[in-house]
Amino acid sequence: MTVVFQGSLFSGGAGGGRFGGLARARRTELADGAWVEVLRCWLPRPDEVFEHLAEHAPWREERREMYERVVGVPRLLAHYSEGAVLPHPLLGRAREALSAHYGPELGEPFRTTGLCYYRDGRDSVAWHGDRFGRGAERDTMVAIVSVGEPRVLALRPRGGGAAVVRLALGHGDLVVMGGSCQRTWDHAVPKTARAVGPRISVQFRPRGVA
Ligand SMILES: O=C(O)CCC(=O)C(=O)O
Ligand SMILES: [Fe+2]
Repeated sequence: MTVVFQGSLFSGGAGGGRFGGLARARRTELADGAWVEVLRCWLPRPDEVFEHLAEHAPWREERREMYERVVGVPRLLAHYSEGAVLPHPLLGRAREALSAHYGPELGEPFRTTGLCYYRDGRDSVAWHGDRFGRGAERDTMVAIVSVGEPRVLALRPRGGGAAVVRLALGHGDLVVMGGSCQRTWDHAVPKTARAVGPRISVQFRPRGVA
């Protein structure tokens, strides 16, 4: 796929090759035992990661049946199962660092990696929780690293209503959704009419969570 990308479009992101300490992530408690933690500019060399993923990840367009119609999913997807080699070494290191820090509380490491490519403001993900696997019954965590154009990750209690939390996730930022967040809250990346460039989100999840 051909990508028009200028690193200088984006600002922020840690330089060098080192990850900052995850202990600096700030936890915000939401209702019903859900929480989110955000750590800005956590991923080193986000320009390089964005360009590499845009060019080399095995992007696919998905189509899903909805209300008896087949519709295109408004974003590109790639998935790495447990044990698969990730497309950039910094992603492997990110996952290790996340497992080392959150593993004791999570009770297991992050094992799978999903990628979403939001080509522009028309791409989005609708309200949902990652409720396959342990997220349906028990507390879990989903860690997301964002590269590219900032987009909003919106959260609201499960069951509807307006967004309660709107996190603008920028280039190199980390967000971790934890506690009961996947079963008691929903999250979404809303469409935007603003002229926004591309964003790639990298989601790390424990085994079976989707
Ligand atoms: O793009 C994001 O940050 C969220 C993606 C997401 O919620 C998902 O793939 O389940
Ligand atoms: Fe999700």
